[in-house]
Amino acid sequence: MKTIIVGVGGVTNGGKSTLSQFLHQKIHNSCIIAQDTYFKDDFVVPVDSNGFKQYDTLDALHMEEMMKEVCSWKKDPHEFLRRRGLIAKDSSTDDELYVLIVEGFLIFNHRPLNEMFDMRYFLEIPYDVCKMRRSMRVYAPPDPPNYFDGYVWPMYLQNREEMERITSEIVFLDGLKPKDEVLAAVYEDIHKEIARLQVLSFTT
Ligand SMILES: Nc1ncnc2c1ncn2[C@@H]1O[C@H](COP(=O)(O)OP(=O)(O)O)[C@@H](O)[C@H]1O
Ligand SMILES: NC(=O)c1ccc[n+]([C@@H]2O[C@H](COP(=O)(O)O)[C@@H](O)[C@H]2O)c1
Repeated sequence: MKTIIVGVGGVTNGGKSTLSQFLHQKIHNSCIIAQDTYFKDDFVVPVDSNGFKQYDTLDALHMEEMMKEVCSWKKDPHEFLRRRGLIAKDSSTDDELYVLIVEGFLIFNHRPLNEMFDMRYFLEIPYDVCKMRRSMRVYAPPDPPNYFDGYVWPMYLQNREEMERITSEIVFLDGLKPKDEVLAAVYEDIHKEIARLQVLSFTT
């Protein structure tokens, strides 16, 4: 059995979910673990000195639970897919290849998770486009006035600096390019890696 863990990180509204869903649809035996399903309850997330809820830090996320989920996939990907209803067959063959897509805005800032990735992508968009896309999205709870300028963007810059100190093996993607172009380029890259591993498993 072969496995590939792909990390899809990037700025808020950079296009992570769009890319991850596309990859999942195209890649056989794949599934997604999304970081934004691990946010802690609002009442336990503290506020900073400006009164902004500190959602854009690893402390706002149940990272141990997320790690458990990733490790559970790694241990038995076939069973993981079966439990999620993503696979019908009861048994798997030894030459099967499984792909896990882990997506989220702080996936490369968490060292233990970062170490598990075989491939890393990071979607970037400039400040003005990010602000505009974010203003169209409604989170739970919704962004309060000035949240983007007063908290989200400064935290992005800080988190990104920390990420670049932790890891250098990241492919940066221009999230301003047309969706089709971004999606096709990443799919092609992963497809090459899948083909490489499949050739390896025939020759070893
Ligand atoms: N390459 C792109 N060009 C233009 N809009 C995009 C692109 N990728 C994503 N979007 C749009 O940006 C918004 C945020 O995308 P999403 O994938 O939810 O971002 P994220 O998961 O990074 O927060 C959505 O409305 C989506 O349709
Ligand atoms: N429970 C939630 O999903 C929730 C609540 C508040 C803020 N957020 C925002 O989600 C963002 C990260 O997710 P995206 O990368 O999908 O935008 C962070 O910038 C954070 O401020 C999410």
